[in-house]
Amino acid sequence: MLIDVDQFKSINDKFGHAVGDDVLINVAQIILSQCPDDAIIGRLGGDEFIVVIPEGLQNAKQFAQNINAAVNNLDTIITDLQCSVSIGLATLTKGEQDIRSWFEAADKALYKAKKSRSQHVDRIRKLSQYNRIQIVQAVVLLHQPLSG
Ligand SMILES: Nc1nc2c(ncn2[C@@H]2O[C@H](COP(=O)(O)OP(=O)(O)OP(=O)(O)O)[C@@H](O)[C@H]2O)c(=O)[nH]1
Repeated sequence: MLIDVDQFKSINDKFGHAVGDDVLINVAQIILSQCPDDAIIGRLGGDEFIVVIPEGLQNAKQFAQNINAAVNNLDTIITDLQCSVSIGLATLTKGEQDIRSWFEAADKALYKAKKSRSQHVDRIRKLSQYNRIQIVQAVVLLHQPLSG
């Protein structure tokens, strides 16, 4: 799954960069606490996180719902700060699908989730799609056991 904090730029603009950092740390801690120990978790950059769960779509949906609920109830140092995340889910079947198509599917699902939350149609990415796929590959590779 790909997880992206909603309207994160406005959080920075309205409450300051330090509060933005605090939100990112809290969201990262929620992701870590809600996902199973064997999940691969990484930060793609900015306000976007990647989670690969080896346990199937149904479980992933449940984890996504739990993350959503925990972020919605997040207590930050600013009382009127309401946080939410958008989550894109896609399955990765060993041997049948490459990481690139998985990432593109998850990214599409994230885009859909974002669109249903707001009227943002254009998403400007800081990284090109190519770089993002390389980062995902690096995150996943880092967690693979060394062979030999
Ligand atoms: N506080 C803080 N801000 C960061 C960090 N890394 C990136 N950012 C900021 O995160 C913001 C991300 O903004 P966008 O990519 O426009 O995303 P968004 O405002 O969440 O918009 P949507 O994803 O469409 O909801 C940018 O303003 C970056 O400067 C960081 O480590 N800490």
